[in-house]
Amino acid sequence: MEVVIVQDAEAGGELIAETIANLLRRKPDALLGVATGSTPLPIYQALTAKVRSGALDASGARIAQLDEYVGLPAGHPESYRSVVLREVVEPLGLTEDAFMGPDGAAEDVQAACEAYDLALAQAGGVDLQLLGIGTDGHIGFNEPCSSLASRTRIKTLTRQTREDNARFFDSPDEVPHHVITQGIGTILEARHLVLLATGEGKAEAVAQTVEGPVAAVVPASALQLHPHATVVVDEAAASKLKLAEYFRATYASKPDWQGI
Ligand SMILES: N[C@@H]1[C@@H](O)[C@H](O)[C@@H](COP(=O)(O)O)O[C@@H]1O
Repeated sequence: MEVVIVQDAEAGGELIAETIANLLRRKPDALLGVATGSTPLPIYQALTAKVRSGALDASGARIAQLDEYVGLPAGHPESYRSVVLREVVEPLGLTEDAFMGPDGAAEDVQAACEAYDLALAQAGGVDLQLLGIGTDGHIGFNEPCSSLASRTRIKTLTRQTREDNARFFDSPDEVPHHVITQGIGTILEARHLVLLATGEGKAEAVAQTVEGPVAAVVPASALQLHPHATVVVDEAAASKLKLAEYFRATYASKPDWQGI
């Protein structure tokens, strides 16, 4: 696992956007797994700026969703499908044809989950999966004690996660209790995992993810099992890392061309 400490969220967004841009220059039809929440927005803004300035042609990119609420009415502005279309697909000048996600309104949720895992595999697998992290260490919506081998499936949100996400809804009661999420085993199949965490509220979860044992109670710690995982954190989110100085020195000594 590589840990990169950046000054702030904007610098993290720029670094990861450049990584994605380099991937798309090598592989124009790369499949990008995208996360929702507030944290990745600087990545999408930086990537959009590159496309609009002509520095990047993202017209061949394909976008895959990480997770979804169950039970929101079709077209709800806070369904993750709506969020990804609004924050990623449209700004990059892509159409819905370039987008894939699980069906949160399916009658048979389990079948929809299995269909999504199959669709990801048939699309050639995710090239780069962006991840945020919940305050409880979740990735996607894999709450604590999710199996590290889990596949895409339905999960029940913890009270903490529903409270954390209530800011996106008119009332806390509107936050769904159930979600579909790529499983941890599914996420680990992506070729490169890039987790961005910013702000002091994520410092404890980051410390446990990076320096704690691999444990289902901290789902993000599963990144330690992946051969190419990068954790990008701002100074605030890095504030509880015992090895921060080592991570800084390691990254500073890395040749530019290596990227993340
Ligand atoms: N399912 C999403 C996660 O993918 C995201 O990482 C997390 C953190 O969100 P934020 O970046 O807003 O803190 O929120 C939700 O639970």
